[in-house]
Amino acid sequence: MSQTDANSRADASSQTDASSQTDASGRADVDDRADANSQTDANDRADANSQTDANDRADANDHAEANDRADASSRTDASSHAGMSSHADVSGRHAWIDASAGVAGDMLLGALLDAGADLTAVQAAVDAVVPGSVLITTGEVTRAGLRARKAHVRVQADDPPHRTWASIRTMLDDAGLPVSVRDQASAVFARLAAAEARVHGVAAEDVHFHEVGALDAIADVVGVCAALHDLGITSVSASPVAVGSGHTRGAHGRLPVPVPAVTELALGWTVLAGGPGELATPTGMALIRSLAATCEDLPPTTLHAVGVGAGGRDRPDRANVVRVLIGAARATTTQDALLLEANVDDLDPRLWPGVLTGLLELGADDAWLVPILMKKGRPAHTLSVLCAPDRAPALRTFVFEHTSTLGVRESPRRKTPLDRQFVPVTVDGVRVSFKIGCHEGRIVQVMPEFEEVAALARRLGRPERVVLQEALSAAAAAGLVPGRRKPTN
Ligand SMILES: O=C([S-])c1cc(C(=O)S)c[n+]([C@@H]2O[C@H](COP(=O)(O)O)[C@@H](O)[C@H]2O)c1
Ligand code: NI
Repeated sequence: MSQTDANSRADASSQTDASSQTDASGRADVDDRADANSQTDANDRADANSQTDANDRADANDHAEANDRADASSRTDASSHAGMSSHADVSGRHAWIDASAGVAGDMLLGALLDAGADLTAVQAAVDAVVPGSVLITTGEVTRAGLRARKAHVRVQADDPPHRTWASIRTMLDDAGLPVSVRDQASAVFARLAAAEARVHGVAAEDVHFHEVGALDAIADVVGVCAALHDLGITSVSASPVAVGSGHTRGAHGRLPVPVPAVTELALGWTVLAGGPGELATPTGMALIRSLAATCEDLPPTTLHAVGVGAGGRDRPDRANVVRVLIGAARATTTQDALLLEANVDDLDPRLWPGVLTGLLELGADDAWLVPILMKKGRPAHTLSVLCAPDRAPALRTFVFEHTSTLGVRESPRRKTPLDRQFVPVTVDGVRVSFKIGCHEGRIVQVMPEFEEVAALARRLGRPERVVLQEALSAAAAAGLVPGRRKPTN
């Protein structure tokens, strides 16, 4: 959701006026709201569908700009695979996110759309999850004199329900999204839910995403993941994040900035205040933490594209933008990793599948069980979790909370992930995502996402084994063959 005040968050159903401290979602409203109102760019007000809400209109008077080129998104369903477009078959690329002025979900979405992600594909992905509920449009604005793209996320539903993390996960699972988009979006929400759970002292499954806030957040998160997919981004890193300072006011009363959910999400990342106000929102921080593998300055790269996404507020002293710099895919590198392990002999076996799924959703690179024979001849399991070092604290906590172990041991490891990318191939008229692994510029692995093959087999009423073979043949016919050069732009 937006980093800005309730004005840009308030949906069409909001009855609150500009002085209200809480919007229709019951969510927070920053203290420097009044300042934001007077400075919000008129472009926030304009969109091609005349869906401007009253708040956005109220502060437009002095700031109208001729250069608003808002482009309405179409609601066309791009394909049977939501969120895919012709950009998807480009070779892997690395995206570096500059969050040195802060980050919010809609800012990152604006930056990716500005870098060339297809708005129709993004809208199709969001529609697949929450049909007819959110309309995304964009328009050009200026922030401290810099041109930027503002993503407007307009909630259309009159009476959206409260949603738990579990219900959002089910919606993502059922949406027919490309597997990478579904998995990334799910991982972002898992992180958000885990952070809110820790802040409020409740179980992650009990965290509620409130009404409008949930729809906004779904659109931001799914939109960002679909945009990355559309741009062919295969790896992400990000700068240190400016989180802001001061206080904000909302559903939890007066909260210190950075707000508690942001501090929870930021654990293990480099942050700085960077200026007054709520510069990083929970959704923005969760996106950075789930998508970006490393906190770093811009890595050496040949730049392909740059996108600038606007926040709602325009401050004269600091451009309120997120930038995304897209460059060539990274060469294969060896990375630090940790292996967390525990031997468990007394967990109800029906709980294990949920444990493994939960660990993966929380950011583990892999999680598995090995049957062992323990002391006193007891049949048991070793739970192994491979992860990036910064994910270890949350994963350790998850293991303690979801299994019966009394301890977790860990050992440092090194791992070499292949440079990978997703390439769509048409099989029986349906696009299936293939995961392609490349080494030293050549394809070494070609495999369709099995769940998509299984779905196609169900749809065609044919055995999975046959459709899998057909999919591999289609990939080979499309030139995706081990030994060939990796796909290029
Ligand atoms: O609604 C809840 S539970 C909530 C919790 C917190 C905590 O830090 S805890 C913060 N907020 C505020 O909501 C808005 C919207 O955030 P998005 O990430 O959805 O954009 C923001 O001002 C948060 O500080 C809400
Ligand atoms: Ni909260």
